[in-house]
Amino acid sequence: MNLKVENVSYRLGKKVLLDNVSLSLQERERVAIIGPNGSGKSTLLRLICGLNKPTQGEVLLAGRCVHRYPRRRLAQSLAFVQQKANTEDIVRAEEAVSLGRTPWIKPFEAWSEYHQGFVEKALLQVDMQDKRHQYWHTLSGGEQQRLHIARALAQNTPFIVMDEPTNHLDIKQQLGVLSLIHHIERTMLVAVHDLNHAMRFDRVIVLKDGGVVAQGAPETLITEALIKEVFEVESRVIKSMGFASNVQLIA
Ligand SMILES: Nc1ncnc2c1ncn2[C@@H]1O[C@H](COP(=O)(O)OP(=O)(O)OP(=O)(O)O)[C@@H](O)[C@H]1O
Repeated sequence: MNLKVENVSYRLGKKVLLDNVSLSLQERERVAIIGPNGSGKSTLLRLICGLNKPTQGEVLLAGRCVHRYPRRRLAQSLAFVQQKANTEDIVRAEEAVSLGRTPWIKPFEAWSEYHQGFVEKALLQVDMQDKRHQYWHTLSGGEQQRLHIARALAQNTPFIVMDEPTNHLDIKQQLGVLSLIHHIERTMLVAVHDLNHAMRFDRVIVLKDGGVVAQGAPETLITEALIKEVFEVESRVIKSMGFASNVQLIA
């Protein structure tokens, strides 16, 4: 499922949050969005997912404006793992993941093995089967984050958008989520903070002050000069044969 963002601006009062942003994603492409705090990453992802409407420009998913999709059809097309997602705390872990099936359940259709199959697979993918009966509010931040990802996987959409999915995760779980992203055959747009994580995507888009300032393959795009210009820090990018380059920040 391809995505086109065409000349999108988003203003709140006099404040310009996004300024004439254009980008596109090909089917099954995995793209990372990077940029300093407040550069507009979350704002852009919310517009792409149809949660806010651009002041100007259009977001086209498979050629159709996201705001013209019926809600159910949109939820069958894209899943969004939000940075600050809320989940009612009276549910158990497994039920939270089951909610991902909502757009696919027809009126009066009973829950079935078919839907349960997606939930089982998603719980397995984020390694949370053993906590399936635990109440949401008793889970750690990292466990909740993994379940948000599992819910998006259970939704089984061709396009997945994630806003800093490795937030709250320990190193092992961060690597697990990165590996998951690389093994899911979907179109993926993911906001990331860690430049070493960005190195593992097909393409990287750089946002600064609400505008796209650069984009390209991570190996050529993420240079010491770009990091200095965009993040205002000194760094060392170490290239190694056969592996993604490694970014070291210099204090
Ligand atoms: N509802 C709002 N009202 C006013 N300003 C807002 C609102 N939402 C976002 N902003 C501002 O818009 C800018 C972009 O915010 P956004 O959350 O998109 O940045 P971000 O790149 O995702 O940042 P971070 O890396 O910190 O998550 C910030 O300056 C923020 O303060």
